[in-house]
Amino acid sequence: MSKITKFIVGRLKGCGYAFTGAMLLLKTEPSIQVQAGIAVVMTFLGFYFNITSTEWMLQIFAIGLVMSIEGLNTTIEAVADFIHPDFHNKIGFIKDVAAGAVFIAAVTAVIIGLIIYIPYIF
Ligand SMILES: Nc1ncnc2c1ncn2[C@@H]1O[C@H](COP(=O)(O)OP(=O)(O)OP(=O)(O)O)[C@@H](O)[C@H]1O
Repeated sequence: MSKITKFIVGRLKGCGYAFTGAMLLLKTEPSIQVQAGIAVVMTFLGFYFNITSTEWMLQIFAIGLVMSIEGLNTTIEAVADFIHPDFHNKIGFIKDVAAGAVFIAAVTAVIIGLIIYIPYIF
């Protein structure tokens, strides 16, 4: 196999593993399932109010931001539980900070949603 073919096959395999990981998240993580449900509702609202292309981009970006950071939070929790299953203040700190990152992304997404939809509703 040539170097370039090897490179392409490696990247395609990487995409496959990443897709499997995304499916695992959706199947096993309640928080991501809730966020995916909200994403579906927001998509329906986007079509209902016929939002602009820029608003679609912001909405899709906000959804992607929250869900990807939630995925990282899940990863951090799993690593923390794996390396130290027992109670430890440092593990508590690590998990709280990771959850804080999701909170910041979620607040950002809510603000973006309000800026987009308030003018359509009122
Ligand atoms: N091993 C631990 N040591 C110290 N504090 C912990 C530990 N495990 C959990 N905590 C505390 O409990 C909180 C919740 O942790 P947990 O692992 O249950 O995450 P979660 O937010 O419920 O996530 P999920 O619902 O995705 O499992 C943490 O943010 C942390 O404050």
